[in-house]
Amino acid sequence: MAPIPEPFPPAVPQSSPSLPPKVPDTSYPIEVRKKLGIYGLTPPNVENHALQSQRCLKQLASKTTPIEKYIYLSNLRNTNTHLFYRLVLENFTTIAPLIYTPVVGEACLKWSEIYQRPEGLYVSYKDRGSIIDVLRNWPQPNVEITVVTDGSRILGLGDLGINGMGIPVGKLALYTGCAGIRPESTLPLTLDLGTNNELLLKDPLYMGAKMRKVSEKEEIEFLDELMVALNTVWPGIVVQFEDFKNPFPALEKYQHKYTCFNDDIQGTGAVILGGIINALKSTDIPIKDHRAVFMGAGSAGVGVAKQIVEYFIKEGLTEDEARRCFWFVDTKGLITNDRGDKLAQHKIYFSRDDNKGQQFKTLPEIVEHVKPTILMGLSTMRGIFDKSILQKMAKLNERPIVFPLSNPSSNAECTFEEAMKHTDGKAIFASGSPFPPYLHDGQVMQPSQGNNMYVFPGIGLGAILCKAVHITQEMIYTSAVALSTAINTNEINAGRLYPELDRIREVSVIVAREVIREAQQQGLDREKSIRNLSDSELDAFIRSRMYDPRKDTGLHQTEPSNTRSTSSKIRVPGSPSKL
Ligand SMILES: NC(=O)C1=CN([C@@H]2O[C@H](COP(=O)(O)OP(=O)(O)OC[C@H]3O[C@@H](n4cnc5c(N)ncnc54)[C@H](O)[C@@H]3O)[C@@H](O)[C@H]2O)C=CC1
Ligand SMILES: CC(=O)C(=O)O
Ligand SMILES: [Mg+2]
Repeated sequence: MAPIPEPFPPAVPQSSPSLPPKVPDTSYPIEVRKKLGIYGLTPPNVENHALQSQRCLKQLASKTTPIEKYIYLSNLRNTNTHLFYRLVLENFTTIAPLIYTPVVGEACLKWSEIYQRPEGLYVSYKDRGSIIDVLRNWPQPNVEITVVTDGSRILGLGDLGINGMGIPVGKLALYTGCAGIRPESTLPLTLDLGTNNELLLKDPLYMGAKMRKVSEKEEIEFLDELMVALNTVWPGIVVQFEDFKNPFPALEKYQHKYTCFNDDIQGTGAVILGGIINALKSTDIPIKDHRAVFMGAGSAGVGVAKQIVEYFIKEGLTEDEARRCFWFVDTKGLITNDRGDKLAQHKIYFSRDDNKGQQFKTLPEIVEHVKPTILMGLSTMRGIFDKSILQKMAKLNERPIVFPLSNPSSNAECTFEEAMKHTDGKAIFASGSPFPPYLHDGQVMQPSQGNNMYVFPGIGLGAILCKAVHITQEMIYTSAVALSTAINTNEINAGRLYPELDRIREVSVIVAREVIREAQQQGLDREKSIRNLSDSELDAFIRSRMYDPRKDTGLHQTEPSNTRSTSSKIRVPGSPSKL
């Protein structure tokens, strides 16, 4: 008989330090169970993965509400990580909305009610001066990537304080699901810097500090310490900033100093540019004649428009011509130079000077004035693209481009059904959260989902694998172009703007490859050994570094590693395991 292997527990309990190290798994052979000392702790049968998944799907189906499904999946992730990720990979389209938008929105709203375990690391304002000590309490030694939020703008749901933890948890689950970053290399991180949400401040169950949000200056001083501490404990860690109410100062300050990016500004910008490149191909309008109305002038809106400006410039427009293709709307109406209020810094670039003293307050007025070809929603305003606006878009355009991108679904500017109904099926559509297909004129119309999940996993994976010094604007732009090329003919013929979600791992390989190439071009790659690989060799390298829960059953020992370790830590799939 072959020697009994040294098994590794199936789920590295990345967010549950208290879990016993030996998790009974019904797929473990009898000898392994005996060796682990868990024989008898599971029912006797040795099951294959298909059977395990079948049971999970049955249990999932038995939960009647989305939040119950979320809690079920969260428990599974924490008790049998490999099984959870197998389920995610094999049923991505069904499961992504349950662990990410829209259901993660509900989970964040109820976080302090549904709380069962930490899920990630919480660092509080009172920890300043000793943030590093809190980070050192994290039980996983080889963290390569973190998603960090202060909870101040969670999706379109506003300031949720530490209840925002669902977002880092959900985004990092997608890093593993979509890009194969090992679960134990990820750190969900939530900063408790206070909250201005009155309901939470009064809620006895709220688990964050009952204090108002600290000032911008105090926040940035806190972040300064955090960034140093993160890079001391895990040198070169990739940091993704997520759902900060005002994310601009941190991005400006850290992007040339650390390996970091802001997903809402840059990831969203890239994913929407990728979709717009494909959408523009479906209209016969020359780029210079496009007019885009952006409902919502926050981090996402401005991030998206800036990426598109860059594309328009590369397509031959001057910067001024490109910038003038955009009209931004905020709570006060069309953003103009002479509106009479002091514009936030990030709004100035796109403010209009050609309104001849006229101020336009409402969307119908603005649509009438601009006659847009493109309508973008990043406003959090459910239903603001109403019947009359959509009808107007259809009247103005053969193929109106309508992107209601606010999350979760309950905040979408319009639904897919509304867009199809009121434009008579003409709209070129992408939404931030998923919508079901719609039967229009006997034809099943497929919505596209313009969500940053198409790029952030590949950006992070690329940055980790080439050990990027920084994540530059060029790398972000490249990820958008890479995404636009990842779509195949069948998907284009089906009217999609993005690849089907069940191909997300392939997409992440393409995005990661191009991000690595750009880093190499800019001399920002520290991993020189992959410089001379051809594209196909690089793709093979990337794939070989992706955690695959279908092959990795936990019954192997991961190699020890230290800093920037994905490459050394991940077992090459197909290589002999210790089993
Ligand atoms: N599809 C995707 O991948 C992404 C979607 N988003 C979504 O975009 C939305 C906005 O996110 P951020 O820009 O980061 O938030 P933000 O808070 O920075 O900006 C929101 C903007 O909407 C405007 N706004 C709010 N109410 C309005 C009203 N009644 N009329 C006109 N404008 C109004 C505000 O003035 C502000 O300019 C959120 O719902 C978020 O979930 C954000 C990132 C990625
Ligand atoms: C998707 C995302 O990042 C957001 O809605 O904020
Ligand atoms: Mg976000």
